[in-house]
Amino acid sequence: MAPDISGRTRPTKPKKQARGVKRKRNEVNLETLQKAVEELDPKAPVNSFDDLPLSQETRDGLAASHFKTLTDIQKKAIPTALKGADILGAARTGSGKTLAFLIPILENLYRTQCIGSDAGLGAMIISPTRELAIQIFEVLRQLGRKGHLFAAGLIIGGKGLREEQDALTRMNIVVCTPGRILQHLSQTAAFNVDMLQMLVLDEADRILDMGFQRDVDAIVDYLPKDRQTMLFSATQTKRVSDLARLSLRDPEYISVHEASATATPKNLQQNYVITPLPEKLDTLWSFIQNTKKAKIIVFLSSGKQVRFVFEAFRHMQPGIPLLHLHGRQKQTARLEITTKFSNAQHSCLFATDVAARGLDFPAVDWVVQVDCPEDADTYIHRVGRTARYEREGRAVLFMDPSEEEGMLERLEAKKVPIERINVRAKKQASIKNQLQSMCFQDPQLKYLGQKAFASYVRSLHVQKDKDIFKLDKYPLEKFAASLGLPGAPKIKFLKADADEVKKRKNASRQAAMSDSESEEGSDEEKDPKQRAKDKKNGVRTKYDRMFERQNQDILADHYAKIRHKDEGEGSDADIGNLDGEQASDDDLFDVKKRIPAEGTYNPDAMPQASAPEYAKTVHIPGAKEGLVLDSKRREKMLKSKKQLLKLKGQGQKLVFDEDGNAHQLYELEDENDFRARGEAEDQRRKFLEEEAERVAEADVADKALVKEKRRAKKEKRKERERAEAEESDEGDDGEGAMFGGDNNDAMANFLADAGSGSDDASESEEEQPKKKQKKWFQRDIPDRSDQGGREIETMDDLEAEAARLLG
Ligand SMILES: Nc1ncnc2c1ncn2[C@@H]1O[C@H](COP(=O)(O)OP(=O)(O)OP(=O)(O)O)[C@@H](O)[C@H]1O
Repeated sequence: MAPDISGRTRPTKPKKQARGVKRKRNEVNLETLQKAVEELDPKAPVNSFDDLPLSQETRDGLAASHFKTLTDIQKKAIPTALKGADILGAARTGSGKTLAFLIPILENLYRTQCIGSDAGLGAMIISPTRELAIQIFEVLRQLGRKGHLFAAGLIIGGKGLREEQDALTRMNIVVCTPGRILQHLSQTAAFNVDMLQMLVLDEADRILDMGFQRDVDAIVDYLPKDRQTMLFSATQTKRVSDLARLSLRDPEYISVHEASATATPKNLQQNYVITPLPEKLDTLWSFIQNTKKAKIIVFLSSGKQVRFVFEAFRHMQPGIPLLHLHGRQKQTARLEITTKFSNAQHSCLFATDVAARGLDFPAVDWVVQVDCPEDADTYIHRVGRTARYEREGRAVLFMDPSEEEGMLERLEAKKVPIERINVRAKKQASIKNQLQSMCFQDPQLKYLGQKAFASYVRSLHVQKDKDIFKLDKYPLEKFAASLGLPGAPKIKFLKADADEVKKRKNASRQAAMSDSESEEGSDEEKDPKQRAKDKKNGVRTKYDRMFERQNQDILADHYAKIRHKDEGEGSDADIGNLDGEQASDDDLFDVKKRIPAEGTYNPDAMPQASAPEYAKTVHIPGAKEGLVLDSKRREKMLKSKKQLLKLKGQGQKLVFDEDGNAHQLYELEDENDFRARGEAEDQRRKFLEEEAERVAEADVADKALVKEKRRAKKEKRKERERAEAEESDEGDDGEGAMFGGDNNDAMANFLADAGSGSDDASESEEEQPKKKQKKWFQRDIPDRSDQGGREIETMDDLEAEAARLLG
């Protein structure tokens, strides 16, 4: 039995009579509701949800979530959608578009009684990211929790396919990502969409763009043509070709803010600063240092940038909790991070555009765009994470001087009001040196830096809008230095059509955002034979590329292990590239600075390294056995003492005799000498006896020593306690006097005096009353030493006392 939206299961066998009455009442309600919807004038003004013909369950759900009045987009879209029209909805970010499509879904399915597993799937909501799908599902759950009995579910991947399959066949409403739902449409035999009445695309322009094109077209092919389709976004598409693809029927274009002067929320203050690329991180760091009591989202262009900045800043302890979010993280981590950021009061989240659309983090104060967005629409969605539903917010965009003119033109065309501000010189700190020393000390960080650099340059190269992004205008050498790198990794651009690259980028982004990696089974799941076959056929996986990376030594242990495993399986991995992802044959970049495979220093490959194919090899004196290097590398290593030390062996422990001659710790005796001393078995027995005797003697001495130490300690403690008791008897009558004194000075004097009488003059005043209490307890214990008895503290005391009592 599928759980309903509110998480309850439906009653199975209500009493017959009650069921009859209830059904009758429902029928009357449904008829009334249907009539009210038919009579509804979608153009008539509505203000409150009470003005709309809605089921009691939806009204209760809205009231429980404290939604009373409608936002502009809701006022226009809900009545039209209740009447079954197709909709193209456009409204600013944070203006309540989610309810604008969820309420009609609940109501239209309710009126047609598309409820329960027999009714089939009635509505499908597609979102471009998993996070947004989860958020929509959560709003749906809240809205339906007061009595609706629909079965609703979330299909976004990250779970077992089988698990999802079972639930999917019983759902009435599904919230999903394109890749995963397509997988079910093509693989889950029992998943029937013939009864589907409503299709919603949230962030429609994104879903209809190149990255999702193939999936969306395939999904629509499965769905019945006779359905209601609704498209929502803050940056709505009106392209006829897109609408034709979705077979919309006379769609109503509802754009509530089209006539207004700005495309962004009124309460949003937007600024930009001109900061040359090599100073961006300085500016960002200074900004964070001056804005610690705030909730901030920082947008960067790639996951690698995000990782590097997050790791580097984390090491520098900025004094505000840092989080990071990108599409390559595991789903559980992504969920944990978004929840953490939602609940945080002050925090800084570094994110890629995976967080740019739709996410409704509460009370975000600042949106900082460190890397210029690819277009004005992306800008609008990014800044839309703040100033949501009547709240205020601020946004700042960092631009390289070369980007200013082009970007401002684009923003103006989209009605984005933005003003320039400058960073105060005295507030600007430089972190270049710090980053350089961090990268020097931590090769992993340096490696992340190299990857961040390469991915940033790549992102610039593939940008479509060349009026904004002019690759030759960026000071890349200085940028590399600003990341703490000793030099810019040399990158050669291969001839590649930007569109083709973008397509690939989108496809991989989509895989990260949704679930397409599971469509073919992830690389990890593939068996080694299949992997080898793929490689032969030219199919190269992310793991192949990973194994091909240079700088293997500084990869995380985890990757190193995978590499060893793969090599063990006879992979043809070569270790010659700076960054496999950039250097693979079909990729955009080729790395100029290739170190030839022969002679590459790879400690794991040392046995093979001495084979003849390493032509110019040489031994370094004192180096680990088997280490061979090519001549260039040898020269470099010989220059560096530190490098040489690394290669030296660990050394041996030696002992010196009286004449100063060195010996091994254990040396083998001459066999004849050994035999001259008698039979081996006798020698062994004798040795054991002697050792046992020696150990027994040592044991007696040790015990005596311990006993003596214990006795001395006890004596010392008793002496100290006696002295304290005498002193307190002289001073006053104990605790009563201490608290009975009528002024604080008296107490302070008392504590000071007690302190001076203590063994440990450094003891704090707070400790004194405790000591007094301890003393009290001690006085209550009868002192049996007067009676010839002993205080029992140790096992020895106990044994002695027992012996005494037993005579
Ligand atoms: N009628 C309403 N009354 C009060 N608050 C509302 C109402 N409708 C929506 N909200 C609140 O407004 C916020 C933004 O809503 P929502 O996420 O639907 O915006 P959106 O238009 O989809 O934004 P985006 O374009 O960024 O996806 C949410 O926190 C939501 O709870």
